[in-house]
Amino acid sequence: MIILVINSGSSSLKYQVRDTETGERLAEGTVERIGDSTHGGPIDHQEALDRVTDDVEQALQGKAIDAVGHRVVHGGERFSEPVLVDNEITRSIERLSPLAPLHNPANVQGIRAITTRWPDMPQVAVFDTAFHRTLPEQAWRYAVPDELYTRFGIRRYGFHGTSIGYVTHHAASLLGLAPSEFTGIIAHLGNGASITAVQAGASIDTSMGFTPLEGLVMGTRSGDIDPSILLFLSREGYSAEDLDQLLNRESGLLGLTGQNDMRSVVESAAGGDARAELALDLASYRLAKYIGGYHVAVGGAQALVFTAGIGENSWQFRERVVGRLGALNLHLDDAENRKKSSAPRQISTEDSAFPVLVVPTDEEAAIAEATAVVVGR
Ligand SMILES: Nc1ncnc2c1ncn2[C@@H]1O[C@H](COP(=O)(O)OP(=O)(O)O)[C@@H](O)[C@H]1O
Ligand SMILES: CC(=O)OP(=O)(O)O
Ligand SMILES: [Mg+2]
Repeated sequence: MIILVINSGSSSLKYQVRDTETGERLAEGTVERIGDSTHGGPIDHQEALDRVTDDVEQALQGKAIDAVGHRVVHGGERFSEPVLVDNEITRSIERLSPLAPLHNPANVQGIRAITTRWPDMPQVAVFDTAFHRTLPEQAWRYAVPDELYTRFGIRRYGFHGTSIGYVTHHAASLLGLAPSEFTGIIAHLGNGASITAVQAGASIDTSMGFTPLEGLVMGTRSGDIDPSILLFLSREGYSAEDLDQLLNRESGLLGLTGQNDMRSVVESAAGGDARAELALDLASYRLAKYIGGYHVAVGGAQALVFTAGIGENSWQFRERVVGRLGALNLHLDDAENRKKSSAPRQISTEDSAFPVLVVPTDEEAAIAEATAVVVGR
């Protein structure tokens, strides 16, 4: 089947056209700087989608697309697997927007833009939250009155699940295991970053929570903070919108250094910038503590896996993280860690307590596969 995959982010839109029978990529691209028309970016996701559909029609030269698969970040409690989209489902995804303010509104715009352009096109939503539906209650509950859950659905959902599912599969196969035999820790480190404890192939804990804000230090998001900080700031006159802006868009690496891109932060640190150095220390320290915690959660990991933009590419950041894991007896092979490669690989020494792996993620491939399965039913 020929599937167009759309991965709408807050400021970018990635797309691919894939043939799921051959695995071939027929077209791909990224539209960046959405909402930043002074730099030539489109005004909104609708305009970005118009550019994409134009490009796709040109690239395919009359070949037809069978279906469109969308990455949808928040599926709430309702969606535990990919679904065929209709108006009611689109509205349900839209209602979850406050729970993923950087992502769900863009996902809905993506779905509507395709409906406008190709009204009869089958569309499938593939949810980041679905892989985490196996979390046990001890991991998904917050220690607050039950009413917050029953009235508002306040619980841990977890995100990046499509990526984690894909990486679980490929990490297992690198170790010669079936996915259901894989027990380990997967760190998805991109602009958004989260870590997941996988036991016997299933997610049993993950660092993102009710929204993709909890957990690790990210490009522009704070990750874990004392919730009283919000109460304090709200009494100081900060509105809900101010706090959203502050913690989702102005914190993390950006808040600490003025730059949200890991490449720039690593460069600045190498050039002696003390703030960049501190940000890398802080981010790697926090991640290392989660790795220790999740090693306990899974009852002893068989592997630690790095993936996504930073996890796959930043040997410097991996070195800082694993350098803090001496207590787990993990050690990097320097040459392997620094090697540039897009293949799944081991980067730890043989005397490491368990292997440290780099396994490139491919959310688009996973979404294309899932879309073909749903449409084929
Ligand atoms: N070669 C590289 N070295 C270091 N960091 C990199 C490299 N390539 C990408 N990154 C980092 O990866 C992050 C983006 O990751 P990505 O998974 O594409 O994020 P998202 O999908 O959330 O937009 C950025 O912080 C970027 O600096
Ligand atoms: C859920 C999430 O944070 O996604 P991304 O890393 O693409 O921003
Ligand atoms: Mg991503």
